[in-house]
Amino acid sequence: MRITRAESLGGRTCVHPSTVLCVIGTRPEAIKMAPVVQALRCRHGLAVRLLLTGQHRELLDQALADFGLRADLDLDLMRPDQGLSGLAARILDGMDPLLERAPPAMVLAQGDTTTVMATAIACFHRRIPFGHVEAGLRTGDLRNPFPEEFNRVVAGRVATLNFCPTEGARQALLREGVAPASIHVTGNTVIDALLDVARRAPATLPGLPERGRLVLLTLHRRESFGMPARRVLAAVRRLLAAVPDLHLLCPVHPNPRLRGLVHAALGGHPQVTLAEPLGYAALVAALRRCTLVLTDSGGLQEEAPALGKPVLVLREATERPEAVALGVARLVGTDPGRILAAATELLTCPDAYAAMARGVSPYGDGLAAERIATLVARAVRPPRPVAPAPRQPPARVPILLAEEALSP
Ligand SMILES: CC(=O)N[C@@H]1[C@@H](OP(=O)(O)OP(=O)(O)OC[C@H]2O[C@@H](n3ccc(=O)[nH]c3=O)[C@H](O)[C@@H]2O)O[C@H](CO)[C@@H](O)[C@@H]1O
Repeated sequence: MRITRAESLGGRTCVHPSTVLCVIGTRPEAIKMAPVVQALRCRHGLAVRLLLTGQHRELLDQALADFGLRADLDLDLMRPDQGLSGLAARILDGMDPLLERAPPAMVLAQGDTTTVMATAIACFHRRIPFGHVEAGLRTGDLRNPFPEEFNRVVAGRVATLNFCPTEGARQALLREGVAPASIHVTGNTVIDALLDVARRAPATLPGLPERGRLVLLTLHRRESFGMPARRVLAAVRRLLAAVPDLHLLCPVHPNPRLRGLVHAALGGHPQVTLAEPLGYAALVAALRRCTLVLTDSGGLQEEAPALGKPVLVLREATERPEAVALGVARLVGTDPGRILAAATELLTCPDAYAAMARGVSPYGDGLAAERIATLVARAVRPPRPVAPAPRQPPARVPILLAEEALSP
């Protein structure tokens, strides 16, 4: 265990009664939890602690640095070739003594990783309120995506507060019998992170052609390992041959099961830049610069539409149907013919492109973290009963005009 700032979450006797413990294990959790941690830290009277499981080490550290977040405690649990059960067991084992010694008023975790599932169970065992950020995403197939669908079902069942990004996610929880009072539609905190970072993202990216069309490709999901990734990469090579002025940027995920495949298929290609994983500001700059996104990532399905970039989703199912329904994302799977046809259409037909590049986001307005912080503060510090006020003449309620609300 790496102790980074505090010696523990607090001794049994001195723990702050309004401590909120935020738990993070991977890069996307750091990106999506950063706005929540920042919003909670601005609330008076809350003590906010950050606990890392270290499920994915390198990418997690990079993302934390991007948002200036420092952990209070780091379980540092990543092992080479780690299995899901071993990881879950280590998280439960590592977290339980912390929760026993200094029970926080609430624990928050984001998304659908093993970190989230194990954190929810650890809280359940210790009867500590658990809040789930990005609750209610479902494909409806417990084994796809694996293991994430299972992880989020567990988290949603245990949570006393479920923060849903969309109304569709709320409905999914209601269908599963989750208590309606626990569910709140807040938007997705990734839009908060994106808008914040877009303001300070670099305008250009070194090493890329300054002009011309750019495709951003990311691949990292377990479902993509092996043949699906080979098929995607074959489609990409055909696309580059069909559109000679096209350049491709692919930040290569460190997982060796994908890295070798990507380098074998695209390494040395004159139209391709293979990069190390990008810091978040560079990733946002790449998103702004690109024409089209090809990805199996969850987060990029949310970010790209918000910046007006069409996304072709390299998966057979998505838990984010809203962007597909709005027509700003398309589910193309991993069939090379389908990927090639969809990408070529977008790159050769301006009307088809304009129909997808609308710059509308079904995932939020950038205020999700503020809403979550308000709900958490209310749950952790319930409002004190107010003594009846002395009788006074009725006050005039000021009317806020729309222009006033919108003015800076
Ligand atoms: C099944 C599923 O969909 N599960 C998701 C999974 O996350 P994911 O699929 O979105 O994971 P990645 O693709 O690894 O990360 C994406 C983030 O990383 C940024 N990025 C990317 C490349 C790069 O070079 N530099 C970067 O900065 C990128 O912009 C984006 O924000 O877990 C999350 C947490 O629980 C869940 O929320 C989420 O449902």
